[in-house]
Amino acid sequence: MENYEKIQTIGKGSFGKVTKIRRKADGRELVWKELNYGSMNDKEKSQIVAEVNILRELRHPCIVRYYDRIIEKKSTKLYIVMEHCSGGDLASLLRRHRKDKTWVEEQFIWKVLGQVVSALKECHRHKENGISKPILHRDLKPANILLDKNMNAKLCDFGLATELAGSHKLAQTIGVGTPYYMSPELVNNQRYDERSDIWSVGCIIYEMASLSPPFDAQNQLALAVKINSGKIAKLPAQYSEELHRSCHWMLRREIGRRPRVEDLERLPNLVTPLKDTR
Ligand SMILES: CNC(=O)c1c(C)[nH]c(/C=C2\C(=O)Nc3ccc(Cl)cc32)c1C
Repeated sequence: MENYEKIQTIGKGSFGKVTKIRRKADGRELVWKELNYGSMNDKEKSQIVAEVNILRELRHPCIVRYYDRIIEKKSTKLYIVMEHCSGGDLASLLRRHRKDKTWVEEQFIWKVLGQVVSALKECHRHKENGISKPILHRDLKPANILLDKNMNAKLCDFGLATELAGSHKLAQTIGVGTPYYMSPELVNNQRYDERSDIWSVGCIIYEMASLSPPFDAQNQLALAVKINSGKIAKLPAQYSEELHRSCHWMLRREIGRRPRVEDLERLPNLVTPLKDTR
């Protein structure tokens, strides 16, 4: 703790309490996510260990960088030190657009899609010592996409991420809050794979264009019915046919008809991600 000084709390949410800090050695602004493991059961503790191990393995310009972890036994707190993203999260940006009644520029939507796809390729095609070790995020949503000072997108909060041993896994109920971005196979407790993350990206792109998620309901049961219905309203008319087709491709109900990261990388409008300058 003595290597850092607290600046201010900047976020509280599914990812826990996030505080902006300064590293004393070089004055660099970072953040730490604070978690109290004192009241956690063994499953929750092992999930946090998995999250930190996944974050330490993933090194990519479109994934928030992990720097350090501090365990404070006396307060049973874990602090995960990571990159500061001064642009905040995509959920806040979409809230501002809804409030101001302004559309998100199509060019920005393609930029975010390109960077999220690039980050997901790092996860889905992750290798350790040359051996394929796919990592699924499983909780992709606007609040888990951060923006740096140049409005570049960075995936964060791998709190529900899992290493997909073998090719499929049976779903289990995960996460808290309304699962707007959950794929049909996860909703129906069926076999899922990395294309469940692709479904969530489709929901995020849809919401960037429509300023509301593709499936909305007052409760989880009604939401599950809508997610299973496969009915998706068109994007607002000002967006291109290409964006519309790409979004609907990611939102195909049948997991086998959805694109994988390599298919999306070939979309003509995807820009190449930023170089890692950190
Ligand atoms: C109102 N809060 C913000 O604008 C905000 C800013 C400027 N940064 C953040 C959050 C993070 C941030 O800046 N870096 C992070 C690394 C991991 C996680 Cl889980 C979250 C963050 C937030 C929520």
